[in-house]
Amino acid sequence: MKGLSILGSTGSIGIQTLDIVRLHPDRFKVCSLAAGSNIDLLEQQIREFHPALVSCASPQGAADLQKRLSKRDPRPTIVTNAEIAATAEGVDLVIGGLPGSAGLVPSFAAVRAGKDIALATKEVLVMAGDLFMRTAREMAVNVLPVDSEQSAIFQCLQGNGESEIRRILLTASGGPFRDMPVSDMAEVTAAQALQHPRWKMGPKVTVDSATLMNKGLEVLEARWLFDLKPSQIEVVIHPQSIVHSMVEFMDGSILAQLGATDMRIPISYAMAYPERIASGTEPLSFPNVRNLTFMEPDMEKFPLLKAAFDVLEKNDTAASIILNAADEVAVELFLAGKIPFLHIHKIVLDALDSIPTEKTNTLEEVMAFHEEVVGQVRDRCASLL
Ligand SMILES: NC(=O)C1=CN([C@@H]2O[C@H](COP(=O)(O)OP(=O)(O)OC[C@H]3O[C@@H](n4cnc5c(N)ncnc54)[C@H](OP(=O)(O)O)[C@@H]3O)[C@@H](O)[C@H]2O)C=CC1
Ligand SMILES: CC(=O)[C@@H](O)[C@H](O)COP(=O)(O)O
Ligand SMILES: [Mn+2]
Repeated sequence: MKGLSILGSTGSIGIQTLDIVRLHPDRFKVCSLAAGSNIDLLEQQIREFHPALVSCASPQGAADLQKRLSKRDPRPTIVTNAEIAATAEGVDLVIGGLPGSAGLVPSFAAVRAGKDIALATKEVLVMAGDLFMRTAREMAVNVLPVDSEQSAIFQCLQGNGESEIRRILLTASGGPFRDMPVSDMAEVTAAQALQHPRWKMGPKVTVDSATLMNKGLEVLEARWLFDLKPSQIEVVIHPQSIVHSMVEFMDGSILAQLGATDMRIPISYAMAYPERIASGTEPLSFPNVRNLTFMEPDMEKFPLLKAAFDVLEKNDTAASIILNAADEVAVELFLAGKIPFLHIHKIVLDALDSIPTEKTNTLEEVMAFHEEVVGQVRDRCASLL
């Protein structure tokens, strides 16, 4: 039995992880869950999976949950700190499904406590990839990628070393505005940006897919996960999202991982690694897929992808933190209807141009610089609103 801690259990990654647990009750035991404010769903999950410990984001949520579970025996311990969930007794594998910077400290807590981690939260590697991977190596824990592209690369690498890689090709759907003229993009609404053509995901990553920032974050994520040089990372637009990414080796062979557009495949792979288990997905019908097409990304129309490659070239952690923090603020403002879509580009590029970088050697320094950038970007945005 593998003991799981699921961080972000009420979100897209968390819900799909629990789908896999439901399929394999003999393999996985849910030890702890961490969620935000969706207390209705968290309560249902507690009643079905019986974790010994749960965390939610606020004291009010915790009090509400206490009341709802008052007649339950045994009752889970209820806390308001995802780090406690990540390090709970009996946990062998942490599923990192918190969004953005909210996932940073709990993911570090997991690896520092010697837990393997199945990591969906790409922002952890963008903000502190060097430190995170070093800590994981020191603690001898596995970092198993959940993000579909990184899982594809990880799967292609089984049996081959990172030193044999010539380059990786990260595939990108192109998002909902792939073929839209940039002049029309000025008018797009949050509802339009939230209509991803291929994947159903949480709001932040869906908007990031629409700006191609998601692929930019994945470029930086891959750099740290697989210890790559900038010249070894390429992005290719692949609208069908069937080829989840590819690795070209020294000898010119290219391996690709293909599959249905369904996150239960990479999630189940990370959960059972190095074995493969049923994920509940239907077999892929190639006659229905018909075409697999590939094209170059348009870096002028999607300048945040170009910005991420520039940050990669700089090899400066602080610049990665600025990119990520400015994007978090900009996406939040866009989703709240406070700025138009193209202002996301403007805000991130302006932050990269104008905020001075700082040394960030420790987790505390990373968090402090992130907060500093968030504050500065919010102040700058106040004059835009
Ligand atoms: N969804 C996907 O298919 C993919 C996601 N990823 C990555 O995985 C991560 C999660 O994405 P996704 O599942 O889509 O996100 P969702 O928005 O769907 O879910 C987020 C989860 O985190 C919880 N949460 C949010 N903020 C906090 C907080 N401050 N404290 C505690 N809990 C919090 C939410 O709780 P509640 O709802 O209860 O408030 C929810 O359970 C992101 O980094 C994303 O980039 C990567 C590849 C694919
Ligand atoms: C499912 C997943 O891994 C997402 O990160 C996905 O890649 C988003 O699609 P885009 O290719 O449009 O960014
Ligand atoms: Mn992805």
